Amino acid sequence: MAETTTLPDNTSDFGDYVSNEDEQLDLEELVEPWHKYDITETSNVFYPIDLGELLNERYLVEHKLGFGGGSTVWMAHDLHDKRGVALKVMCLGDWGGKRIPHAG
Ligand SMILES: Nc1ncnc2c1ncn2[C@@H]1O[C@H](COP(=O)(O)OP(=O)(O)OP(=O)(O)O)[C@@H](O)[C@H]1O
Repeated sequence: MAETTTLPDNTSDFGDYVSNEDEQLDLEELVEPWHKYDITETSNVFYPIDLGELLNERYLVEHKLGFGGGSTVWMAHDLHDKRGVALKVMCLGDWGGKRIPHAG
């Protein structure tokens, strides 16, 4: 017969990375809201970037640095200049317009 595990009440809804409601709220502030990736939810949708993706045949995306109201920011390796760069990828939509990675 299969064993069932009962989680303590305060951990049942929060997955593996947080153990209580305070940590859940901290995590929600750090992680961008999923609706920002859903074009049916917002006209200023985040462009979905894959780790390892090559942008503009030049910038190899390594990891995410952060996000703001109108962009996501990624650590990338510039294959042309052979250096690390931060890429800001603007939202699609009214402010972003086109997806133009900005190396800085
Ligand atoms: N050059 C950088 N190096 C490392 N991290 C960066 C860099 N630029 C931005 N970030 C990270 O990305 C996050 C978002 O950047 P930024 O605030 O510039 O975006 P934004 O879309 O203009 O924000 P908002 O519209 O909310 O002002 C920053 O909080 C920071 O964590």
